Amino acid sequence: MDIQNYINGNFQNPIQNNWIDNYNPSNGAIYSQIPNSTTEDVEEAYKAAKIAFKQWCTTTLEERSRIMLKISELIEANLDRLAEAESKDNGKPVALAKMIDIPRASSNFRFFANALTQFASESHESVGQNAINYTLRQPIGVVGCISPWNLPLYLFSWKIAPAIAAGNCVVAKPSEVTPMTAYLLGELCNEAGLPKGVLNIVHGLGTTTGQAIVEHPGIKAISFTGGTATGAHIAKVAAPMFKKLSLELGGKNPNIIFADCDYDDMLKTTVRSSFANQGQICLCGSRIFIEESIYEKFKVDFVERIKTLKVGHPSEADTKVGALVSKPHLEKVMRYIDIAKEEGGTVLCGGNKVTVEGYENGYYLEPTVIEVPTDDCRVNQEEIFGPVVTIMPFKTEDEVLQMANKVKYGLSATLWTNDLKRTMRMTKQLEAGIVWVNTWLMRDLRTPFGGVKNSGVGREGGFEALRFFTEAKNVCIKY
Ligand SMILES: NC(=O)C1=CN([C@@H]2O[C@H](COP(=O)(O)OP(=O)(O)OC[C@H]3O[C@@H](n4cnc5c(N)ncnc54)[C@H](O)[C@@H]3O)[C@@H](O)[C@H]2O)C=CC1
Ligand SMILES: O=C(O)/C=C/C=C(\O)C(=O)O
Repeated sequence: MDIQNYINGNFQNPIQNNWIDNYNPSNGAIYSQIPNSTTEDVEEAYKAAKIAFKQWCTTTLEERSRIMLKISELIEANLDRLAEAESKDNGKPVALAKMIDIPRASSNFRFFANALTQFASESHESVGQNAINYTLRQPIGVVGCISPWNLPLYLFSWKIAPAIAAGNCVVAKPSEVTPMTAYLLGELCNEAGLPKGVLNIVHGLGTTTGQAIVEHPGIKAISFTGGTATGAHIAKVAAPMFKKLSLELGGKNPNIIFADCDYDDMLKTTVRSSFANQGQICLCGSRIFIEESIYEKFKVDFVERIKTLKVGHPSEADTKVGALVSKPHLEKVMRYIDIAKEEGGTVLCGGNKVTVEGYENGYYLEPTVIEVPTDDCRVNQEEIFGPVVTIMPFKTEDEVLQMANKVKYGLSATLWTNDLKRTMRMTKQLEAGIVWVNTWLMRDLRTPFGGVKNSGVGREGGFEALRFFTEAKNVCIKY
C-alpha cells in the first residue's frame, strides 16, 4: 500500500512525484512507497491549515472535545489493525504495540479532549488601583509537529492532540522510517468528523519535508522529538524567526541501584527499562550503576534473565525483542558494541546479530549487557538508542551522583532505594527532567515531560503542552 499526504482532508500524491522506499525491518524488504514532499506540499498543507484555523479557533470547546474523543474511540476500535501496521513499519513486537503504543495514542486524544475543558488562565486584581488583569490563552495559529520512529503513533499523537485541543491547526510530519500509522490516522480523523485542514500530514525526509516545515515563516511553533543533533539544527533555523520551540531530544539515562531496594521488583523492571522496544526509547536506563555490595549478585541474575529474552519475529506472541528499526540503525548500534570492546568493556551477554529463520534479512540483535571499567568511555557517554546497556559498580552516593550527572544529557533517571532521606537528597541533585523512584516509565499524562541539558528545551504533557500551544496575552482593565 502506498502512502499519500493528507492535506485538507484529502489523500494526495506529492506535487513533485518523488517517492521514498519504506522498509519492513522484520525481513528487510521494501513494502511501500512514501512521498518525499517538498516546500510546495508543505505550502499547500499550510494554506489548508491557515484557512481551517479561522473556524477551528472559534469552535466551542465541547465540539473540539467531542471530535477528539471520537478519534480516540476510533483508534481503540482499530487496535489490531494499527498495532500490526506499527509493528510492520517499526519492527517492534505486535504484542507491545497492542499493549503500549496504540492504547497510548488513543489516551493522548482522550486526555487532551478532557484537558481542554479544564484549562484555565489566571487573573490578578491590582488592589488599590481599581484594575483587574486577566490572561487570555489564545491559539498560536498554524503549528508544526515533527516526530521520530521509535514510538510512531504514540509520539505523533502526543504532539498533535494538545495542538488541536488548544485551537491550532497543524502541519505534521511523522518519521520517514515509520510513516504508516500516521497515514492511517488521517482516515480516522475524517471518520471522526475533524474539519478539513485542521490536521495536515506531509510525509518525507527530514532534510526536505521537515526542513520545509521548520523554515516556513507562517508556522509559528515547532514541537519536535528526535535526535539531539537534529534538535540543535532546528533551533538554529527557527531562532531568527522567533518561533516557539519544544524540543524533546536524546538521553543517556542512569539507572541507580542501591542494596536496600526491593530486589525482585528492581530486577524485573530493570529488564524492561533496558530492553523495552529494543532499547529504542529515549527514557531507557542505558547506564546501570549498582551498589558494590550487590554488584556480583546483580550481574549474575541480570545476565541470566536477559539470556531468556526471545529475539524473534515481531508477530510471534512470545517475542520479547523484535527487529531494530533500520539497517543503518542496526549498524550504528553494532559499531558501539565494537567501540565498547576497544575501550576495554566486557560483553557479558549478547553482542551478535541474530538470524531469524524465514526472515534472514531482518535487523535483529541480541540484547547486550556490557561491563565497563570506567564511566568515561564512549558507550557510557553517547546515546546508542538500541538494546545495549552498560553495568558498573559504585561505592558511595556522592560517587554515583557524580557519574550520573557527568553526561551531556539530562532526560530521565531511575533510582532504586527504600531510604527516604537518600531519595529526597538524590532526586534534588539528579540532573534530569524526570526521576523515577522504584519504578520506570510510569506515566501520568498530567505531569510535565521533558529534559534538561542536551535532552531538550521546554516541557510537554498536561497543561504544560496547552501552555506551549497557546500565546498568553495579558488584558488590564481599569474600572
Ligand atoms: N526520541 C528520541 O530521543 C530519539 C532519538 N533519536 C536519536 O537520534 C539518532 C538519529 O535518529 P534519526 O532517525 O536520524 O532521528 P532524527 O532526529 O533525524 O529524526 C526525528 C524526526 O526529525 C526529522 N528531521 C530530520 N532532520 C530534520 C530537519 N533538518 N528539519 C526538520 N526535521 C528533521 C526526521 O525526518 C524525523 O521525523 C538515533 O540514533 C537516536 O540516537 C532518534 C529518534 C528518537
Ligand atoms: O511520553 C512518554 O511516555 C514517552 C516519551 C518517549 C519519548 O519521547 C521517546 O522515546 O522519544
